[in-house]
Amino acid sequence: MFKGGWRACDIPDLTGRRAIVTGANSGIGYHTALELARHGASVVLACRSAERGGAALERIRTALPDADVALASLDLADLASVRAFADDQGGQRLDILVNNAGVMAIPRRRTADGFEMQFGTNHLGHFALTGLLLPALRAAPAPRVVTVTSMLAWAGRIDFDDLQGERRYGRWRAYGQSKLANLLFAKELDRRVAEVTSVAAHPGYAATNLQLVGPRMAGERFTERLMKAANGLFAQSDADGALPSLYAATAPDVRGGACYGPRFLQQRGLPTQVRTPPAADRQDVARRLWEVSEKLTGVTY
Ligand SMILES: NC(=O)c1ccc[n+]([C@@H]2O[C@H](COP(=O)([O-])OP(=O)(O)OC[C@H]3O[C@@H](n4cnc5c(N)ncnc54)[C@H](O)[C@@H]3O)[C@@H](O)[C@H]2O)c1
Repeated sequence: MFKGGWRACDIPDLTGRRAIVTGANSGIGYHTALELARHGASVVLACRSAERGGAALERIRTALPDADVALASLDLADLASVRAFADDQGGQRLDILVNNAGVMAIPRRRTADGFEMQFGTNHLGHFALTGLLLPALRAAPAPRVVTVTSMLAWAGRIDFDDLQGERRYGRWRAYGQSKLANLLFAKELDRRVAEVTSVAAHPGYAATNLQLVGPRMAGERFTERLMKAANGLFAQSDADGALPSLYAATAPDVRGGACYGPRFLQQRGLPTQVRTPPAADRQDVARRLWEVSEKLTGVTY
């Protein structure tokens, strides 16, 4: 449950605003894009798969015939694709960027550029994308960047000696590192780029494909079934999981550098803002991660 009564119907009018949502073909990203469009924003669904992205586009167009939505190709696990997307989309003003796409606890894989897949997709891809879209964000009157993190950031550690899991790879370890990197990035972006309000969002536990992809890739049919059952029993819907991202992207009272999320993590007196792990406030680590990310991606800002 997110902030007692706050619901998608509380999103303010977004007419005239332009938004990009990564990984918008499913789960939390789909509902984030749907609700932004429902409230008048012009929304770009930034998706890896043309087929799944096209299906999501059609679903939104069917639900909202007057919506201003478009599909664009983006593979965060390929910096050439990130650059091509930014070249294509960066020419227009951008009010809201939601860095939502992600993979969780998958077997060891590499991105097109040779990075560990979870760190490469969840953090480095979004780091490069945000930097390349910065001129478009700066052209907006009150630009906002939302980066989606997770409870698993609490278990995360940035291992600068083995960022790519070459010496030791653990599926959950790599996910935790990537989600802590998302938080460190969201806070550091807010400190570095004064014109942009950068915040993090934490969905809580929502039933999506996220929990099924890792076991499926590993051929673990039993774990996949178990995850599906747990999703059915314990998780909130993907639409509810999108509420923190939507709040972070649209509420007028968000605070740069803060994280918005489910009630069980909310701070007293700060109804929508949630605690973040102490590791996320290590500015020395955030600075070093930024420098390493610039070096690895070749995107400096
Ligand atoms: N579902 C949860 O309980 C939960 C909890 C905490 C955090 N999150 C975070 O929420 C975000 C959304 O996940 P979800 O739960 O909706 O899962 P999901 O699997 O439905 O959505 C993930 C999206 O990311 C996209 N994606 C994956 N790799 C990509 C790539 N290389 N390039 C472009 N897009 C790519 C997928 O195609 C998909 O659309 C993720 O960042 C995830 O870490 C989810």
